[in-house]
Amino acid sequence: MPPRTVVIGVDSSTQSTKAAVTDTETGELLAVGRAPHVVTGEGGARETDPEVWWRALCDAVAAGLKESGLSASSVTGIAVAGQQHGLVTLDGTGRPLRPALLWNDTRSAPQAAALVAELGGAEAWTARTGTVPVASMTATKWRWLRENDPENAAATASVRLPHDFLTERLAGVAATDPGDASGTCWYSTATGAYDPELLDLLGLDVSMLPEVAATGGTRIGSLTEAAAEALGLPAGIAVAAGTGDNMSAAVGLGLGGAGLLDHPVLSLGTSGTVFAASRTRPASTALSGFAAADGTYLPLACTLNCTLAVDKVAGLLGLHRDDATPGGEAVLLPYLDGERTPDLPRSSGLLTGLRHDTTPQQLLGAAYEGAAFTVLRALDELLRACGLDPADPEVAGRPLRLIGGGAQGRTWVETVRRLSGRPLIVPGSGELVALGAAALAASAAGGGDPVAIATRWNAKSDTTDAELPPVERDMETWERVGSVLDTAAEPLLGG
Ligand SMILES: Nc1ncnc2c1ncn2[C@@H]1O[C@H](COP(=O)(O)OP(=O)(O)O)[C@@H](O)[C@H]1O
Ligand SMILES: O=C(CO)[C@@H](O)[C@H](O)COP(=O)(O)O
Repeated sequence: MPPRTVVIGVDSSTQSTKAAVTDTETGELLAVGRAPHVVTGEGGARETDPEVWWRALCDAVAAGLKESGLSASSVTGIAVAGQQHGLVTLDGTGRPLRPALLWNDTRSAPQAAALVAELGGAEAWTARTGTVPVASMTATKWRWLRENDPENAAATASVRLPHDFLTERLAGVAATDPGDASGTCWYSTATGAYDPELLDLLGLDVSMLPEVAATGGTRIGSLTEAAAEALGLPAGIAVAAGTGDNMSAAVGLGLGGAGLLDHPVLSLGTSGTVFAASRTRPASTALSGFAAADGTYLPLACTLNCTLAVDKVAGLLGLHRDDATPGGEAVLLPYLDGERTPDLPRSSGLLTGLRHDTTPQQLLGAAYEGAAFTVLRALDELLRACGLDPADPEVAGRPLRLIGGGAQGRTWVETVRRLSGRPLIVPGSGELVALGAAALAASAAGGGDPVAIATRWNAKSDTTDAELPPVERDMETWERVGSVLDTAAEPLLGG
């Protein structure tokens, strides 16, 4: 038998880094090393020092390798999938000038509105980039930095996304991929390249940006001596371009571009996201028309308040996260970070329907319902924007794949099941972002299409997906939460 070879797929997300040591032949996750991140900021600010991500990557890789019991010489490649949109600004030596502004930092909402107006409206952005700028998008953060931290903006030699900052540390090459590039709002999904007029509008020179590799699985270079020493891996192994975390999860699920929204995915992490791989370029102002890691498409909608917001409510109530019951009359919109979908960047949390007999368990259940409702309504809007009727029994009957940390939680699964009335699939692998990154690394190391590699791995996997048949949809709760959101959006949530 030839010696076992492995690749390392890294998920560098908002709250932590996970490094999955993955068997190249079978896709088995032999070990997952983890290291936490620190997010700072008050009000709308959310920042992390990119050096924190780098140290976490080194720690997570070392922990994963140790747990696997394998020698470093069995590793043939590495790829990083990162939280999308963050603005990393570097000096001429590649050092971060300041902490990165994260995807859930809402301070750039005024800059987003100004950019939409300057280009002539939302449709103009959709036609060019596929996506209308909201406070999450990198372009709005760069504009914010120029207006609010002009010294650091002027000193910026290069601009990176979180994943391509880390990839550059690994390989010494400035590269990104179509998927994560499409979340900047200065890359065009129509042309597959940076949009020179948008770069002018934003005051960015193309020399400040990484090259866009053909796909996230492209081998963009080799692990440098310095990175090899920091990670305890052999120098010279393949480094893939990597991608954004949602794009990577699509790869890990083996979802190549299909029909629009054929295979919807719902991710429950710090963000709640809904997306699907597609061969058709989405063009609607009601969704983010991102590219997938291979330059096909990944229509997506994202909420800012999901697992972290619900855990916060559990903490305030002194409850374990699974000590929840349905909310009854209580409605809790847990928009603790402002909200992106719907676009209410200045909103805060809202509680209504409180009675003498409301229990703490119901309040926690109401927080789950508010967060799940928000992301499920975003799914309905995504379907509509793609020309599909969410009420059509065939569309409503398509199973929803549930991933992210929250998919491991009983109450999350039950709440999504009850409020959606859809069949659910909870994949056996709990680390789909890292698995997708491992498939990108395997492609960079040995060739082959990353989606085909992940599909082959999933077919061989001895973990089984949980398939949950639909339950009757809880329309009463759905309508109660919807009506609070619709009537409160303007006056109370501060849209
Ligand atoms: N067993 C569980 N039950 C419910 N929630 C969970 C469970 N395990 C993890 N989580 C939630 O998952 C979140 C982390 O998920 P993850 O997808 O890794 O987030 P991110 O990608 O944003 O860093 C945490 O906020 C935590 O609340
Ligand atoms: O902004 C988006 C998608 O557009 C988020 O989904 C980020 O990519 C962060 O993801 P998590 O840390 O929640 O996984």
